This record gives sequence, structure tokens and C-alpha cells, in this order.
Amino acid sequence: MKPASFEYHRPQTLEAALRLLAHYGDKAKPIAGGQSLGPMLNMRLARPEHLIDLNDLVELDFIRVSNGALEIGAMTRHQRVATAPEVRRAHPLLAAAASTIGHYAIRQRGTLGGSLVHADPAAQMPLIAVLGGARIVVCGLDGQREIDAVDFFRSVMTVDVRHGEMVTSVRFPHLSANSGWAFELFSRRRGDFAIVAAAVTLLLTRDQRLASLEMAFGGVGSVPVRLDVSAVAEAGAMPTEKWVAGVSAFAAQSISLEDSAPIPAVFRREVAASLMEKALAAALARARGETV
Ligand SMILES: Cc1cc2nc3c(=O)[nH]c(=O)nc-3n(C[C@H](O)[C@H](O)[C@H](O)COP(=O)(O)OP(=O)(O)OC[C@H]3O[C@@H](n4cnc5c(N)ncnc54)[C@H](O)[C@@H]3O)c2cc1C
Repeated sequence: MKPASFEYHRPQTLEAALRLLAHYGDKAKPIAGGQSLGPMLNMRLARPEHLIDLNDLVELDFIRVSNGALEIGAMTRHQRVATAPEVRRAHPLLAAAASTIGHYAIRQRGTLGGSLVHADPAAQMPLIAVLGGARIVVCGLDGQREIDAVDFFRSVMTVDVRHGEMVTSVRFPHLSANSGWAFELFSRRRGDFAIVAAAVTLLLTRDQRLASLEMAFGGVGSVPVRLDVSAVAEAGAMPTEKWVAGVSAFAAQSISLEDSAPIPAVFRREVAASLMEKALAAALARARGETV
């Protein structure tokens, strides 16, 4: 199928893009990498009358490290996030997760901003943003807003961006150098969207006890789910193999799942438990300085 007709605009500055978005309101849509919007246009699931191409906005393609945060421009491609040395140093979990998005060609075009706004519940970038307490910077002609990732994702493919606004960047707090971290996903074939994904960050004390733990799942609800681990992961606990098994079972039990054809909830929950067990073990190994 071919898209319904639209008028194509290629602004050269962020301000020009915002003016177009403000002028055309709900009749306009930005296009970034086109890896999600392209198919939606072709299938006529999206029918904007005006398409605002963001690909000349070089000011939104950047990676900056400052004051404990890693700030990445909305037009930064997944492949750059996956391979940039500054991302690998400041947030190795983000780089690792980005390297698993789709295939190489998709990572070369798809952007961080596009992925967050598209908000597929199983996508990698929304999951890491929610787990790590990222803040999403949204801009309109009247100024900018900074939104916590947990509040940004409202539902399936629905986010807190109003007509006339655009995502311009994302601020990820650094992972501390001695953090343990891991990202695991289960998909039918390599490069497919995850059926379930799990991500973990943790810190150990000098005597190898648990200092802090964050866990999140993707693909188990309408938005990424960051878990409340206070009931099972007390600071000071000794993270043994038995502890890992107990915490991952708890994590998988604590999510509410509905049957969705063709993947029954019981299967999704088993996959979630097993991915979380793998992720916890890998994160602990990294925190202990072992090779993963
Ligand atoms: C075969 C295939 C496999 C894939 N596998 C995966 C996968 O495993 N994991 C994964 O996460 N993704 C996957 N994707 C999707 C890919 O990551 C996309 O790049 C991403 O979802 C959208 O990014 P984009 O830059 O292409 O955005 P676009 O497709 O251009 O836009 C997507 C949406 O975001 C809006 N938008 C874009 N940029 C902005 C902005 N700055 N501000 C406001 N709105 C904006 C658009 O209007 C549109 O609604 C896959 C895609 C394909 C085709």
C-alpha cells in the first residue's frame, strides 16, 4: 500500500520545525528515522496532512556528558548510541540495549527520540529510560518541559507530547562506575521486537552485600514497568544464587499480565522470570568485577 497524500516540509532549524508543528497542529507529524512511521504511513494507520522531516536538524544529533548526566539529542541514531565511547563509559547498559534494536540498517536510521515517542511497550529505549530515571526534554514555541520517563509513557504508543511540541533530548543519569547492570530479551528471531525484555542495575557494598537494586520489564504491559523491589531486596542482603532465584520469581509474579493472542500470560510470566534471573546473575557478576 502507499501512503495517503501529504505535504512534505524539510525545516533547517528546530525553531522552523516548531513553527510548522504549531501552525499545522494535529494535521502535522514529525518524521525522524521513519522506521516506525514509514510502515504506518504505508498501511495508512497514520494519515498526517503535513509531514515535518527532522533529518536536517543537526542540532538534535549530539551526545553530551556533564554533571552526572548523559544528554542525548532526539535525532541521535540507535547505532551511534550503541557504539559511542562516551555512552559506553557513562551508561554501558544503554549502549548494550541499543545494540539489540532490530537490525543494523534499522539502527542506522532509527532515532532515540522516535523510539521514545513511538513508545512500543517492548522497545529497548523506553525500558532503559524508565529503569534509569531518565528525563525527557520536550520543546514547543512557548518553551521546554522536562518529564520523568515514568510519567512520559502513558499507554501503548501514547506519550506526554502535545500538539506543537517535539522531543529534543533525553537526560540519563550516569551509572556509577562500579554498578552491576544487564539487559536481556526474548524474541522469536534475532532482530525482532522483544516478546519480553528485562533490565537490572545494582550496587554492592565493599563486603559484597546488596546496596541498591532497580529492575524493570518491557513487553509485559502497555508501558515499561519499573518494579517496587522493597519487599524482597533489602539493603544488606547477601545476593546468593538462592536470592537471585527468589527475587526473579517475585519480580515475575508481581507484574499483572493479561492473555494476549498468540502469547498466553503464563508463558510471558515464565519468560519474565527466566530473563530476570539471567539479568540479575549477569549484573551481580559485573558488580563483582567478573567477566560476563
Ligand atoms: C523490522 C523492524 C524491526 C524493529 N525492531 C525494533 C526493536 O527490536 N526494538 C525497538 O525498540 N525498535 C525496533 N524497531 C523500530 C525502530 O527502533 C524505530 O527506529 C523507532 O521505533 C522509531 O524511531 P524513528 O526515528 O524511526 O521514528 P519515526 O518512525 O520517524 O517516528 C516514530 C514516531 O515518533 C514521532 N517522532 C519522531 N521523532 C520525534 C521527535 N523528536 N519528537 C516528537 N515526535 C517524534 C513520529 O511523528 C512518529 O509518531 C524496528 C523497526 C523495524 C522496521
